[in-house]
Amino acid sequence: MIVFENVSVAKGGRPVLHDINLTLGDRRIGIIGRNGSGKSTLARLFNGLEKPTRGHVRLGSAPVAPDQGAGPDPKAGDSAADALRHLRRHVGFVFQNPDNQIVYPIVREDLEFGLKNLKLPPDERRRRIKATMQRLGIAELADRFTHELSGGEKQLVALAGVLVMQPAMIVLDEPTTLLDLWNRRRLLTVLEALEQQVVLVTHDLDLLDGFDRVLLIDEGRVIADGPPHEVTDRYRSLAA
Ligand SMILES: Nc1ncnc2c1ncn2[C@@H]1O[C@H](COP(=O)(O)OP(=O)(O)OP(=O)(O)O)[C@@H](O)[C@H]1O
Repeated sequence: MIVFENVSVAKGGRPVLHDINLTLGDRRIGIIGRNGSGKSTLARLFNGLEKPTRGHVRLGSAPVAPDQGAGPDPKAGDSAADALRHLRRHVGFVFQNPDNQIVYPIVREDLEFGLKNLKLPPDERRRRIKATMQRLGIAELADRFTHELSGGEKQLVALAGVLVMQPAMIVLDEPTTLLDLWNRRRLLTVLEALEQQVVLVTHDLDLLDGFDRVLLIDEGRVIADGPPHEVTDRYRSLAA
C-alpha cells in the first residue's frame, strides 16, 4: 500500500504534478497519459527517485519525504532518510531505458550486485539469478557482455535485476518499448504471475486488460481513476 498526500512536483520552476492524493493498495495498477503529462515523474515518486516539492509519499506508515516547508530539523531529516532507504529497498523500479539501470559488464555480475548488497550467501544469489533468468527466458544471456546485448535483451536483463531483489512493489516505466511480440507476451505472463504489487506506466493500452485500476494523468493531474476499460476509453476520447 502506498499513499500520496497532497503531492506536488515542480521542475525547472515549472509545476509538473499538482496536488496528487491517492491511496494505492490494488495489485495491478496502470498509469497512462499523453507525452509529457507527468507519468514518469509520478512513477519515480514511488521509490524516491523523485521527491515531492510539496506533500508526502508513504509506503505503509513510513513518510518517504518531508514536506519541504517542514524546515531543517535534523531529527526529521534522519527519519526522512530512513524512510527513503525503506522505500528504495521495498520498491523496485524498472527504467524506460535499460542503459540507466545496467551497470556491470557481464550480465550475471549485474544481477548479483544488489544481492551482494543484501549480503545474501553465494548459493542463494546463484539460485535467485538462475530462477529469474529462466522465468524471463534469458538464461543463455548469463555470461554475455551487457554492452553487446540488443535493446530488448537489455530491457529483460534490467527487469531481471529488479526481480532478483524480490521487492514488495515493482514499478515499470514503459518496459515493452524495445520488446518484440514474443518477449512482450512473456513479460505480460511474468507480470501476471508476480505476487507483488505492480505499477505499470505504458502507452500500450492492451497490456492493461485485467488490471485492477488505471490512472489517467493529464497536465500533471489525475483526471480519471478506475477500471481499465473505463479509463482507457476516456483517454481515447481525449485523442479523438
Ligand atoms: N528536469 C526537468 N526540468 C524541467 N522540466 C522537466 C524536467 N524533467 C521533466 N520535465 C517536464 O515535466 C513534464 C512531465 O515529464 P514526464 O517525464 O513525467 O512525462 P511523461 O508523461 O512520462 O512523458 P512521456 O510519455 O513522453 O514519457 C514534461 O513536460 C517534461 O518536459
